[in-house]
Amino acid sequence: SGSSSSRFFRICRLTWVKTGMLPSAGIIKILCESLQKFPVKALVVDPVMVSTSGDSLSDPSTLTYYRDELFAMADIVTPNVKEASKLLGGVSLHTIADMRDAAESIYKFGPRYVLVKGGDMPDSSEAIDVFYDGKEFVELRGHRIKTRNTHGTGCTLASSIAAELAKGSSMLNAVQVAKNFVESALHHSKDLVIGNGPQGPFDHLFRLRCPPYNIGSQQRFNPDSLFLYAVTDSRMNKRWGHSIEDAVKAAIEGGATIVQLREKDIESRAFLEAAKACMDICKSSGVPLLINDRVDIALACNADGVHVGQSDISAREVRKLLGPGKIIGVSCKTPAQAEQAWRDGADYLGCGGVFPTTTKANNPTLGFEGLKAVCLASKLPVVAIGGINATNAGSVMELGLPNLKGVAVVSALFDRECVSTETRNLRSILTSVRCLA
Ligand SMILES: Cc1ncc(COP(=O)(O)OP(=O)(O)O)c(N)n1
Ligand SMILES: Cc1ncsc1CCOP(=O)(O)O
Ligand SMILES: [Mg+2]
Repeated sequence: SGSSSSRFFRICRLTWVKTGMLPSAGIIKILCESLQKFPVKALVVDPVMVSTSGDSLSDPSTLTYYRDELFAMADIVTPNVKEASKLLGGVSLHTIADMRDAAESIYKFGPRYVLVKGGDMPDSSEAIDVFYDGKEFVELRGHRIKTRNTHGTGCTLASSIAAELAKGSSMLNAVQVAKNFVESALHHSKDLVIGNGPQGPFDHLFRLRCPPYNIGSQQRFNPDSLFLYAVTDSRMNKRWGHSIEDAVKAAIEGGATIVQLREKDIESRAFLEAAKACMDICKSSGVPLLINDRVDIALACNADGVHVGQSDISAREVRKLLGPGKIIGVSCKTPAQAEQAWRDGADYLGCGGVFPTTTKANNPTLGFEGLKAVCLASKLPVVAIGGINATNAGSVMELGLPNLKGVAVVSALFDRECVSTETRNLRSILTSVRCLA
């Protein structure tokens, strides 16, 4: 009826969809028609055509519909090597180079991303998948878990990708988290004995019965934590006789929701010592701690993430070093930089200087217009930075820009005698703007 289809439409606009086995051309055709009528947020297509055990799961006429209709609507397509081969007319895929070629060819059918899964490639101690975004390839390496309990791994991976996208992850991040999840689930299910078939099922709810398994961090990035972002500066701390640890403690006491150590004038050894102490402080308050620029320090103190700018190591490289579970922020001044940061697997953008600042030398001022352009173009949450203080923070948040989650502040918090009072004051200003919104 009219009312149920409009209800479906409302639901679909907020829906992330993953397709599973589509056994006939007719079913794919109906699905494509429905997706055109009811657009969804993201479509993950798992082209289930060949099971891990080698059985054919769809009739040959589905091939054309997959390639010519459904793939063009997909955000990501996730074939295993056997399916990739079938989609490409039976080419043989034996090496990573073959998988890259296949990803490139499948990309031409129209999806925004392709993931060719190498779990079925024989004779390797690793399970290597090839991710392709139309420009660059990323090889995602995982451990191959020796077990017969692999029934439904592809289906679980695709579902997990859709779930991560729904939580706000970038595509590469979603794929990495999903791969991690499948690997962890296989590890925890490898010795289960259920049924007599060649493959057994694996346990998706393993986390309920096991202590945290340390493949990747379990901590998720919550964009709301960008609300009041305190960024330290050791020169300012020195001026007021504050240690980094005391300054961080005071900022958290005043209500900072995330902290970044931006220490430009400190020796590495002292930086790491301070970072470890700050990690303890932040952990016990549940406030994420990021390190500015220094991936080495972040790794050594197991920080929650890293913030990088346009002249630092790229977010894509940082992601490779930190893994999927950590938070990565990127400074962006233009929509093109915002797009690139998203493609590189960043979690949030820092956009500024919104106002003139003396804290960062030679930093052009973007004003509200520059901030607006980045926020409108961004697919990631944004935090505004640069010259923000108790007098103007309200006006930034009152802009009500899409994706703008908060303000990042250095001098107005740390170039002051009482860091906790300044932070508390700023927090209450931000909270009153949020209450009025
Ligand atoms: C939240 C946030 N946004 C932007 C920056 C600036 O980073 P970058 O451009 O790399 O400059 P430096 O801070 O390294 O001088 C930031 N640190 N934090
Ligand atoms: C690090 C940085 N990136 C853009 S502006 C800026 C400095 C922000 O410092 P302040 O809050 O003191 O203006
Ligand atoms: Mg930097």
